[in-house]
Amino acid sequence: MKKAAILGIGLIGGSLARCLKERTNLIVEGFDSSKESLALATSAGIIDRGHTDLTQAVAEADFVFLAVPVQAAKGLLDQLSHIPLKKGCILSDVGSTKEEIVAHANQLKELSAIFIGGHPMAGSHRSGVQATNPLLFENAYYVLTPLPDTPTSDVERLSDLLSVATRGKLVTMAPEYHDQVVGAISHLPHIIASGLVNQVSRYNDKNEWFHRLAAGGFRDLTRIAAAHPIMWRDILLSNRKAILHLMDDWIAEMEGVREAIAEANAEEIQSFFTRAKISREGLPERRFKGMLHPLYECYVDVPDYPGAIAAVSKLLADNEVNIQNIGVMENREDCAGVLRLVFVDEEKLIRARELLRAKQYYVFDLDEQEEG
Ligand SMILES: NC(=O)C1=CN([C@@H]2O[C@H](COP(=O)(O)OP(=O)(O)OC[C@H]3O[C@@H](n4cnc5c(N)ncnc54)[C@H](O)[C@@H]3O)[C@@H](O)[C@H]2O)C=CC1
Ligand SMILES: O=C(O)C(=O)Cc1ccc(O)cc1
Repeated sequence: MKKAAILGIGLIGGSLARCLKERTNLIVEGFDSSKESLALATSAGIIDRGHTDLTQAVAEADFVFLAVPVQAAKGLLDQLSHIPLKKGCILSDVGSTKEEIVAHANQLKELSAIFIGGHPMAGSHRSGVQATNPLLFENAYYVLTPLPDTPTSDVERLSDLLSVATRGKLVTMAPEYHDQVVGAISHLPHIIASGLVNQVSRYNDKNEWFHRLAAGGFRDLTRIAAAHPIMWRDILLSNRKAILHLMDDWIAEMEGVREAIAEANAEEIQSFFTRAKISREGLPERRFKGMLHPLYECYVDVPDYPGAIAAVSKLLADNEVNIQNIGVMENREDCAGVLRLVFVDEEKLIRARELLRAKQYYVFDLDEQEEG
């Protein structure tokens, strides 16, 4: 029986474990510093066995995946370089940055397995084993960053396994290229979202209306600021070169729009928004979590008064739009709650959106924002 060892059974490691258990015949064993996470993962059937001893976890493994924050992954690689791994074992990771970890693995001459960097381009602001989902990576890009001298047969073996297990779209690219692109579309947005939340939070300390009035746009734009601080600390430290360059460009972009506002340059301000609108609308569609399990769902802001949820369901029922599933996502103090509505097919979803919007409900998709 072949075996995969996953080091770090959190959101990504646990989701990958579930993918491997559901769709391959590999034995899946986990390693984590948290006994609690291991116990939870074992009892939920996410892994076959949990270890707090690294040597035991990787013993006889055909594949080893590092799924801990980036700096911790470097430490685990150091330890693995002193542990004999099974002949032919492929070592990979899921970290959000690639140049540093690939270089680190490459200079560990005693490492007895081939290392191929990996990064599934899907995730969430949530973390931990409780947030795992075997559909998380479905249809999302999964980047591998082999070096020019990495044997093609090993890249194919890993790519084939991950393709079957995650149902993601496997692509390869150079580590430094990955870091520049992902820096722009993931790391920089996280800095901007967190900076914006911190700025508004300072204002809110003096006047709590700032948070109370924070509506859809602010919440949508800043959802990712709720992500794990240690993970993001490590990502920024690991991708400093690319991020500093991107931040310089961002500051220049902001200075440009600031100047246009200062000069009351209507044409320039309009052009700023027009360019963004056209570009945003041209982004590839990502409506469904996966082709095999399409999610016909939408989210609706509902006012916080008795009967508000009933009003939504009545509106849909009166128009013969059946709701397959309904849930309250969160409750904002004296403001609104968010309803999650799931429908059986796309037609019902589109009709529900039309009906709700016609009654001035704020309807939005979370799916597109959930994936990175
Ligand atoms: N969260 C996301 O959306 C995405 C994260 N990633 C990458 O995946 C990796 C893991 O992130 P998440 O799963 O979100 O984090 P997580 O916090 O959900 O899970 C990390 C797990 O690693 C364990 N851990 C941490 N340090 C350890 C160590 N030194 N030894 C043993 N176990 C240790 C923790 O106990 C935890 O169970 C990170 O490198 C991150 O950059 C990649 C794609 C998406
Ligand atoms: O929650 C989101 O939208 C994300 O941005 C998820 C994410 C986080 C880190 C990654 O390296 C990839 C994806």
